[in-house]
Amino acid sequence: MTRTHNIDKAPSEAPSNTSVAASGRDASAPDGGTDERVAAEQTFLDGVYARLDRLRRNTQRRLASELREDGEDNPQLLSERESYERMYSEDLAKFDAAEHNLYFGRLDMDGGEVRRIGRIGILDDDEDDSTLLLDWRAPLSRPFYLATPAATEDVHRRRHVRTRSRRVRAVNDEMLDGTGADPTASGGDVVNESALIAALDAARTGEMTDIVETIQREQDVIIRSAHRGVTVVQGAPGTGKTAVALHRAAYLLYTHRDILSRSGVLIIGPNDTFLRYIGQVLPSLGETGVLLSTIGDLYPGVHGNRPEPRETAVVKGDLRMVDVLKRAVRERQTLPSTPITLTFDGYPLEIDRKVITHARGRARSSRRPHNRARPVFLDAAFDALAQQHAERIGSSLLDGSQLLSRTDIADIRDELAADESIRAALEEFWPHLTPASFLLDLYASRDHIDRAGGTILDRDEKSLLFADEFPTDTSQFTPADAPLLDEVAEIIGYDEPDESERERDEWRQRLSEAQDALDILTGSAPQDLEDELDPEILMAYDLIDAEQLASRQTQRERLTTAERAQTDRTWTFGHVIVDEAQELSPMAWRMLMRRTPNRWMTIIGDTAQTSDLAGTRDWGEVLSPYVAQRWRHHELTVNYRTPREIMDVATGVLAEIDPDRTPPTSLRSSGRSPVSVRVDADDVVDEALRRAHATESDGLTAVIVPDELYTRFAVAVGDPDDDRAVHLTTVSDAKGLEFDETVVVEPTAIVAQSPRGLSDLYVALTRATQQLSVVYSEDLPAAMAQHLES
Ligand SMILES: Nc1ncnc2c1ncn2[C@@H]1O[C@H](COP(=O)(O)OP(=O)(O)OP(=O)(O)O)[C@@H](O)[C@H]1O
Repeated sequence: MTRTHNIDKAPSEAPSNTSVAASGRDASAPDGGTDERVAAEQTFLDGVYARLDRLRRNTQRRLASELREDGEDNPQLLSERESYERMYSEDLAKFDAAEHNLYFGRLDMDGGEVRRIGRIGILDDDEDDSTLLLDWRAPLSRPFYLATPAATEDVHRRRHVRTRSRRVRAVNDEMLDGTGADPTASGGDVVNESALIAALDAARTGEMTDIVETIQREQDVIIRSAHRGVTVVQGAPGTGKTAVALHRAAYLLYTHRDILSRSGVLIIGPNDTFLRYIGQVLPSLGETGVLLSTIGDLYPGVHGNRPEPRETAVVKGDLRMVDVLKRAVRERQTLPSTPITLTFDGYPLEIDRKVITHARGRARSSRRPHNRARPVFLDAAFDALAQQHAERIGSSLLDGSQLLSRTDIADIRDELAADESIRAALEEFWPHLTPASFLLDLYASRDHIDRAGGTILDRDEKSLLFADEFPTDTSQFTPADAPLLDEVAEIIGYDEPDESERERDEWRQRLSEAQDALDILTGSAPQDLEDELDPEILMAYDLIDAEQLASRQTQRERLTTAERAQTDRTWTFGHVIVDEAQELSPMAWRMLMRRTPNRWMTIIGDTAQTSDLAGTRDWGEVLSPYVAQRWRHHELTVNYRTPREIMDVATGVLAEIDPDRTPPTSLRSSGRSPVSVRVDADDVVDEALRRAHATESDGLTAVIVPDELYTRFAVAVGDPDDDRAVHLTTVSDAKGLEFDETVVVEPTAIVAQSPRGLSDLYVALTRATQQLSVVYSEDLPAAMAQHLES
């Protein structure tokens, strides 16, 4: 029985192309004066919040009635009930997320149409279901982000409405039709930039905020890009790459909800601190179904976050590890050094090299992954042992001919197979493997590493793998171990049930054919951003459409898509976004590409900031094995974070990293020149902390230190909870983060800590939104010295 539900028009149902309700000019006409416009917007705001409250109440009522329903013994009703419960809960989460700054923008179009733009779309409950609020992601909202006086997109006036706690605080108008700015604008701002500058000047809270009210044109192009392949977004620090990544996720979920809500969106970030920093942005946009993960956490059940020497991570991240691991697995398929003699049916039975070599050959030639080839190995071994036993008991004394029939021998084989001790003895030579214990065993044995490494790794590389501090249990894995675990799982066929394997192989085959077709169609030239998509290319993309991927995912249990994806190593995502992607090793890319067979990805990073020695300086190099030249490149050029004064210092370092790179244009100036203080080495800690405490801003101050000084500083800072104002961090943990003020300590030591130390310094110098101080005892790197005042 199917129940019918009278559902209010929930936000997700708001049609994106419905013309708006307001007719002609509204009460807040430009000549109406400040108060009138604020009052008119307040009236609208009251109406839209009242509607939101009604939606919320109705949804709460329906959810409560679902929860009261009885239907546990009817599976169909139960499953229907679960999906309604989930839908209502998600809608409620969306309403709550939209509460803050629900309405923020208005477009007055040339023809008199008025469009109001907010965090979610809301339909009125009048007879026409007219649109009260357009979702910021709807196509009709787009001119809000794109229109300029030079290209008005039929917008005559753009209005920014600033609200707090359901009250209109200010109304700022931009006239795009050449009539000039409205002199009576509330709040005194007359250009779009004012809202942006206000956002950028706001004190940092330690959590990233969304930018729906001020998305800029070059960012909007990426957020709404219709490209169904790999999009690379390269940009200097502070150009909004992370912001763009998160808003793209929200946009894609809105636009392709039916596909992506089933297959899921994965966002990869560099570390836990970063994921915490960005964690609230998508929920604030009403999107909760996205899986945020580091590479180290992507292998289910493992939290790979233990630090390890950079050089070790380089070896583990190298693609040669694929062959090393394959060899290591083969090393576990052993031969008996001396025959093992067991008793079967009163006779001796010998498990010798001949039997195992035969069985091993059969298993290997099946070309199945190790664990899945195990039945082949055992079958062949039991056959050989049955033959051996038959020869012993059934050979004619006269001429040696076999007296037992084939059925007799088959019976013997079955009895052998049922004998636990014989089975156990055979399994020793082809053991069942699990990725985690396999890798732990490998790291624990110099001998294993030597044999698996063969001539693939040199002596030093093998020594790095067999380090004193190799992991001894699964809690000690490092970020670089996760891709290796994933690789081992592939090699041994772990957690891939037999019955799905054929289907999976066929699927992979189709994907690879589709990708080959794309290679041929697109040739080797990178596609230009503005290229129209060739219909043939679109056809080929259809072959690997995310919808097909989504249809493969089984809907099971009550878990959300993100939760299911997190626990399933073989989950393939509809879209994958990688932030700070320059840091990924080749092995990490390999793991990620397995999760993204449709290759619909947004890759965000800055190759001038690469500090991981296994990371990349060249997008083409990492992507070509997977998509050839078939990826699009966008460049973000405006720095929204770092004021000009600080960027001048960082630009000197950038020139040293790569003289051909154009530095970003800082949007603002803080009016505060960076300062530097030279002290004795013994006084560096005190001076840096003194400066950090003496900062002018109310927001966050970070002290960024070289790795070698971290412990000394940590002791001096004490319990971070006692001193929330100062955030102590190494450069790698500060990646992607920002603070109002930063104190960068011993730049020369930061440069010296790694062959990519200049990039580390570049990252450290570009974290502040207001003020940079440098505290040092060693001579400063020349690249920055000239731009610093003492
Ligand atoms: N259009 C915008 N409106 C308001 N704020 C913005 C906008 N674009 C970026 N920002 C802000 O600028 C700051 C830097 O953005 P973000 O962290 O995304 O830069 P990034 O390019 O990822 O930097 P990094 O390379 O250092 O990680 C953030 O505070 C972000 O919210």
